[in-house]
Amino acid sequence: MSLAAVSRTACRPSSGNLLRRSLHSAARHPAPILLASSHAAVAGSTCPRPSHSHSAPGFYQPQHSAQFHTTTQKASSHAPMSFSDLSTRKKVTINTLRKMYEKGEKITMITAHDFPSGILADQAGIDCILVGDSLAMVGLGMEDTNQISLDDMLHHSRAVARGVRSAFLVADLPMGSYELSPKQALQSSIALVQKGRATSVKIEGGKEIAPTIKAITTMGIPVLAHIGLTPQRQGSLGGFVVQSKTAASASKLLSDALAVQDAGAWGVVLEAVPADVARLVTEALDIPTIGIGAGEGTSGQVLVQIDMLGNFPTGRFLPKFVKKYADVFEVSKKALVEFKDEVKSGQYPAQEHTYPVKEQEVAEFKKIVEHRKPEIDASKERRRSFD
Ligand SMILES: Nc1nc(=O)c2c([nH]1)NC[C@@H]1CN(c3ccc(C(=O)N[C@@H](CCC(=O)O)C(=O)O)cc3)CN21
Ligand SMILES: CC(C)C(=O)C(=O)O
Repeated sequence: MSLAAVSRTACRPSSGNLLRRSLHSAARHPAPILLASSHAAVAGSTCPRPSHSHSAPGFYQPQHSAQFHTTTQKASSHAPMSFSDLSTRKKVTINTLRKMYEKGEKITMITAHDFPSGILADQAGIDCILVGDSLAMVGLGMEDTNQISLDDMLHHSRAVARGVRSAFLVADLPMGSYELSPKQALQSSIALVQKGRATSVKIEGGKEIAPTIKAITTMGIPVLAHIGLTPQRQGSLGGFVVQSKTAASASKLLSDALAVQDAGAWGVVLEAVPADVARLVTEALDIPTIGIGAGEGTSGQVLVQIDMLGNFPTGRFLPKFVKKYADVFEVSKKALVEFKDEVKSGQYPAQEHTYPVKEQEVAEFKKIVEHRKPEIDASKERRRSFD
């Protein structure tokens, strides 16, 4: 179906199609939004977001609109993280993603859990950045994803958002933030958009969560669904086990996919399902599937950044579907060991890492130190008397 056709369908006032407004018409004809937000981020996945006025000049700031992209930030001595970004990549919106899907262009998604990993993914040209609750395990060392709170997610999403200029930012609804009612889920989604500065939210679940997805998308917050292996429900799934290996369970997966599509999700993550099943489900849908451990027949792929960068010690379990594109942990460890050795040996810091001072000032200071010797000795004496 062409974009125009989808859009026409979405605008037709039949109840089923109304649900799909989150994908198309929501971005173009924003529904009245309940948020008293200064930035119209919910309705306006396409609207520019102003950069934070309270930020120090020269700091790296998220610039959420193409019109800002030519602005370079001036370096300042008060801005240790300052650098200019000459990137001209246009902002990825829900419409951009739809166009990619319709053209058959694969959608790329990677997780980011903090400011540097957000900048990295954005500058690499990744289409979508996910503040996933895998953060709990790979970023915070928790035992599973169920330990993380909405507040934790908000804190990290905000940090990632500060580094993201172009990519489409999705944040996870963590366990406990959406199950009680569609109202609770909507409230949490609003927080992820308003405080977490995400554009879209991801929610685990199929048919049973469809009314909740409908409640969120109807209010103009784009939802990415997540079915198959849903890590928040590992307790009832019996662990991180591959899903939909039988025709009957694959049929259940299809039902879940259709239900979240009908509820207005703009896309659906398919996790840990056989490639052949994922391909058939993808073909049955009219929204993109983002696969993780679901083969190459999906509309896009997502990986956990820390996994694919190899930023973890050897010996840690890695799911079969992860391809390690780098060995960041080893590279980083080598650098830290080198620092340690150079400090111990006096090789670091070298002349070029130090601040010069006029000889005459040093000579004068030496005299001052001499003059203040009684004060210095008294302090030394007091310190030693603590032992
Ligand atoms: N670091 C990390 N990367 C991830 O992709 C990830 C997480 N953590 N935590 C949450 C979930 C869990 N994930 C997983 C983990 C393992 C398998 C997996 O391959 N399971 C195998 C073996 C399980 C076992 O040996 O116990 C299976 O055949 O089911 C799949 C998805 C994906 N997600
Ligand atoms: C692995 C992706 C899909 C995820 O849900 C996460 O990072 O939490």
